[in-house]
Amino acid sequence: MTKQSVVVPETPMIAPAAVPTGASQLFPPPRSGCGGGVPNAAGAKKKYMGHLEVGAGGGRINAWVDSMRASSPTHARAAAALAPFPAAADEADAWTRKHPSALKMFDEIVRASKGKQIAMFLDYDGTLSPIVDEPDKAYMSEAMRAAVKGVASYFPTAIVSGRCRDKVYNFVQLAELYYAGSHGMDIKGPTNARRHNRANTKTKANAKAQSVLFQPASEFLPMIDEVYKALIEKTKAIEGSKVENNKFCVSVHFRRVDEKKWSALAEEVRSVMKDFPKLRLTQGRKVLEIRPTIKWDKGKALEFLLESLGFADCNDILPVYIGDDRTDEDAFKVLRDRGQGLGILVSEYPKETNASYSLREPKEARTATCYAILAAVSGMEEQLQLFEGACKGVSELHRRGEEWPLVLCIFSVYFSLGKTNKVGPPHFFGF
Ligand SMILES: O=P(O)(O)OC[C@H]1O[C@H](O[C@H]2O[C@H](CO)[C@@H](O)[C@H](O)[C@H]2O)[C@H](O)[C@@H](O)[C@@H]1O
Repeated sequence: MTKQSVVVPETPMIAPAAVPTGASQLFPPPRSGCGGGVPNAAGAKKKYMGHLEVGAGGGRINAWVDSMRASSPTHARAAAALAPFPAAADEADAWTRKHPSALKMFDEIVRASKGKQIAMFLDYDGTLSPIVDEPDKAYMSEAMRAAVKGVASYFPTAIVSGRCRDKVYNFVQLAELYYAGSHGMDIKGPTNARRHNRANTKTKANAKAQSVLFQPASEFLPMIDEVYKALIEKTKAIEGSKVENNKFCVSVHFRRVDEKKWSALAEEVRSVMKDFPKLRLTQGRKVLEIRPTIKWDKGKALEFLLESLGFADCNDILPVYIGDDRTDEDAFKVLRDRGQGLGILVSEYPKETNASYSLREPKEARTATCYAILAAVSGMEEQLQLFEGACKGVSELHRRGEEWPLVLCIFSVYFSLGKTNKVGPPHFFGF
């Protein structure tokens, strides 16, 4: 693929210490490993493995448990880890400079997107919906749904989730989106496609989008069923554990398991996995994920979707991927390696990441920034009055702490202004 659409130039990044707060960090250079700058002073560094080994031996189980502990530190734990170490706090600041807030840098993002077709890729849990104890109750808000709908009316939009496709569809309920469930192993085009791809007519676009169906791990279905049953059986005595069948992969949740029982749970999972050498174990936020050993992940799914949309070798495409979890790193890495698009990590605290930008959990006190962003987005003073209503909507989202719908709304506003000199209808804003 040609690399003219490079959004991540090869220029070396200025050392964090030399970068004043708020300075441009739009195009950090590609890195070989996950982003540095994660707090590491005095043992505060929280690292966990993307891929856990399934061998025998207590040593490995301890490594699993360490990894489980680090996989989703609570805010309190992350803060406590940093608090006693001023150096670590400095490193946290350096991290923020390396991965600045997508909201604060929105004008730069907008400039980078000029003349490019944006394609949106959204993770579900922890990105569109808040993390909750009960996986079946991870609903997204109506405001978020309206925002995703708004953004999808302008940009091709896909949900990329570890959940099985049907389940994530039931949460999102928007027929016009692409869905990649089971960590990208179950991809389906929209049933109600808009004309976003490179086909000439809406009919052609619809037919093409609707024909997208890709399941690279279908031969593993019987094995996944088998491992699911075995895991239910083996973990049933561990209070709070939950095994979730995600069709081409299985999740073993430990969010509600007493930490003292984590090693017992890990041991049970390991004992099951021993009999399934064609399956591997990865992990997400307080969840162990069992999946086929095939080389397929959210990053591959992102590439597949870009190709399906007709953007495989395009320089004028700007893929934007927003996610919060370890498995989203595969997609961030693809964007970084392609030198195209932008990855945005949703996280309250510094984490190793290949994403360029970050967003924290919703915060109320950002309304002022938000107005500034909108002004920057418009670049046209006289337009400000026109989108006063939009500003009110965005401001209300801020007040309610709905950071995500806000970002999506801003994309919509930008696009509306850029293309039609008008602000999109108020329903974009969920009111
Ligand atoms: O790729 P994602 O859409 O982020 O899916 C990853 C996993 O998300 C879900 O688990 C996570 O969210 C739950 C609800 O908030 C939470 O209880 C759990 O601790 C998190 O790990 C989902 O249930 C898993 O199957 C997905 O693999």
